[in-house]
Amino acid sequence: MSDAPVFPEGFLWGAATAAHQIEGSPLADGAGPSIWTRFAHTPGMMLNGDTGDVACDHYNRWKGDVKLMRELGLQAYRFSVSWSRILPEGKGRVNQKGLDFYSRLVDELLANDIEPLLTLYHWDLPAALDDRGGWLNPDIADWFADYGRVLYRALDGRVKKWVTLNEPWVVTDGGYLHGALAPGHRSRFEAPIASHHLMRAHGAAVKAYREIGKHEIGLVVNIEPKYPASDSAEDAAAVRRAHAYMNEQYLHPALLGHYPPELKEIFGEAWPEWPAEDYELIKQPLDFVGINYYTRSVTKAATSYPLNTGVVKQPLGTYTETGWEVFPQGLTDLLLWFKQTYGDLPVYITENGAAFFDPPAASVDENGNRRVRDPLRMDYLRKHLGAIHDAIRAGVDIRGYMLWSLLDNLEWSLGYSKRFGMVHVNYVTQERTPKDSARWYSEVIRTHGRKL
Ligand SMILES: CO[C@H](O)c1c[n+]2c([nH]1)[C@H](O)[C@@H](O)[C@H](O)[C@H]2CO
Repeated sequence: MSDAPVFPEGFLWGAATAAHQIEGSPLADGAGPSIWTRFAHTPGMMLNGDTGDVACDHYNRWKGDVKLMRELGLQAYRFSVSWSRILPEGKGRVNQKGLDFYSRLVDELLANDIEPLLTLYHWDLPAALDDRGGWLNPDIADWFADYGRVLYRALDGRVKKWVTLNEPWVVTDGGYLHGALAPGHRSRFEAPIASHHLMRAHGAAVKAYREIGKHEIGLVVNIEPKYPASDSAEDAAAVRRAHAYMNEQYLHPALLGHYPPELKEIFGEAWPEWPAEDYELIKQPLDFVGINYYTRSVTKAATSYPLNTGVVKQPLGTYTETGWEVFPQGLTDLLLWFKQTYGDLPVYITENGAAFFDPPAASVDENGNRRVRDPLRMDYLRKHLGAIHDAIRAGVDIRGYMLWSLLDNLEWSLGYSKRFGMVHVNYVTQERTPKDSARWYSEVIRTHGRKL
């Protein structure tokens, strides 16, 4: 019998992007500014002063990008909607031209046999809502549910897989605790409040979907296995804190209805007590969970804010351009932990990929074709698909894989310095060039994973 991997019937092969990272034209056709429009135009916030004003110009080039997806054989495409294109003030008046953009995109995807997976929120909060406190205002649960209703009514049926939030951990840790991401706050008191309001908003949006939608909705989290740097009790405790803070802080309330106890230990006086009805709102039944996986952390006790943990670099490890260790086994371990902790809820790998150095422009091969060789990315992807297959064989119900990312794009405050795309973007000419990894991935899809 061939030992080629066998992926389940119906396993969905796709790729992922996010609105602010690829679209450009953030204020076109009546759209309102987001916190990322403001953050990028605040001096010192973005590497090289890069902004999302043009990005991959996907707002204008969307039809050609869908054609490219079709040529690559993608079966699904995970993208996010810019809230402030739909509701320029974040709530109230709907901007029909913004809605029309996504409606056309969805129709074009369906016309090319590509299933849309729509993320309501991928970090680009309307600036008008940030002016009202944003994720620190408890009313945002209602604002977010109302935004979801507009999209559910317009697109449900054509969109059959919905995601409420992309990575509440990054929104909070980056935007409210450490300040590296929009809206750039640095407060141990604000972070738990933003986290809790994000999860209340998630629950309210799922509840609203059950009144309107007829298909599936889930939550996307970034989780990362934590391995102790030594067998000391201090490092074991550090792993427990780091694991609770990143991996359980959002999945526990969403799926179990409570926070892990370590969070009170981590935040101390800054950890609020929340009313019981909040947990009922947050713990809405989900149809799936999306897991974004990139790397692991070998964790030790250290003096750090607020976890008192540190990450130990592995001398024999391989690292990506973003400084993340390549560790496929971590994905298998994580998926087995998820099944053991939360049961048999269907899982999609909604992001997995790596930034390695790619040139600013494609080269031209002996046949006169543009080419971008990216063997390190191919190796990363091959190994992680193997890790996913191992988890499937161990009984984890994994339904699909969305490669991060379809296109090189704006890597948030790192600007255009990091390239995650399987398709190269020349930011001067906006030319798209499928990298070798894209050609390889097409074959993986064509053979349903047998040709890893
Ligand atoms: C900290 O790693 C996270 O899991 C993570 C990595 N990534 C993400 N989350 C975001 O969802 C994407 O928008 C990023 O472009 C992508 C690459 O950095």
